[in-house]
Amino acid sequence: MTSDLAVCADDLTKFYGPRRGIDGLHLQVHAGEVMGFLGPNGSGKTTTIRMMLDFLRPTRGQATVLGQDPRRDKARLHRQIGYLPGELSFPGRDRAADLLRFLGDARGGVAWSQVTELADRFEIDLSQPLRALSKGNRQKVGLIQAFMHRPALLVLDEPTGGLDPLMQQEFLALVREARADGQTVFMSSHVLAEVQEVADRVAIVRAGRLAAVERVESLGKRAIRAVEIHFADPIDAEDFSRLPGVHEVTVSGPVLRCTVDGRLDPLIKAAARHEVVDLLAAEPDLEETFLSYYYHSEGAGDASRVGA
Ligand SMILES: Nc1ncnc2c1ncn2[C@@H]1O[C@H](COP(=O)(O)OP(=O)(O)OP(=O)(O)O)[C@@H](O)[C@H]1O
Repeated sequence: MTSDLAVCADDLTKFYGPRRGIDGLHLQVHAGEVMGFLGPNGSGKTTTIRMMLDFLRPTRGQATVLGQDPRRDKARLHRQIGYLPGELSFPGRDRAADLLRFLGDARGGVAWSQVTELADRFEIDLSQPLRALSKGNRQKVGLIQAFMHRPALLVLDEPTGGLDPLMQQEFLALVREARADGQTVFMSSHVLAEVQEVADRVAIVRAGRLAAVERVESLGKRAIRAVEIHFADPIDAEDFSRLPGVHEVTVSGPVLRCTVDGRLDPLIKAAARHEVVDLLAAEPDLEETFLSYYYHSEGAGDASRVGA
């Protein structure tokens, strides 16, 4: 563990009896980066996060967070972290403001102006009783308490749940500012689009295993794109259906339609054996690429897909 790592998961594993939560997770989050932790429901994101904070003990392996073992001085570590749980449950204090004052005092060093500034940005009235808050407003209070002490590390489990699009943008702006201030952000989500806007890298988990770690921009390079080629004469689908990375080939007369996963080169070389009239290649669809990590090559941990 070196000091430029905010989080280091080493073979981090949790089984709930025979049920797999997360299995053999090796993951490093660099200090100062925004990492999106993506995966479908039940893929192990919350389990991982709860072990990072020592709310759950690993079956095997360990996590090092801000250079510390979370099992050691948990209270000290938690003061350096802003944590938004996936399921928010507030203790029975009266108003949102009371809860935030209580948490601010417990952590120390929280300027009340910082709280009110966040409340203004999220357009929430903190004098409301906690029990009367809507889901979105509860989420805002959760986000305010995570950000208010400007922690070195923000660990956010599904941070945009319940927020309307305008507030989601406000949240993303806060994440950008946090990174500009040198804070590290680790945020889970099952939606690529929101993470893609702010993350430096994404880690994708599926069925309790790490499927890929990618820089957001290289996700684009591997992306799936739709291609349409118009030839001068009718062509045979057989000439194209077995090319590497080429899928969903359909031919109608002289027009070929397919999707290409990764490099276009094999398709272009095969097409060049015929007279090409026109070629249309759609912009890579990151969402589709992301879903392919979810649903393709089931089974193994897909070590071949694990990148930097
Ligand atoms: N307390 C528990 N007891 C038994 N199984 C559990 C428990 N908590 C989680 N699991 C199982 O572990 C797996 C991973 O769950 P986890 O909540 O970590 O996933 P997740 O990616 O956070 O999902 P979501 O997006 O739905 O919150 C799931 O199969 C889940 O059913």
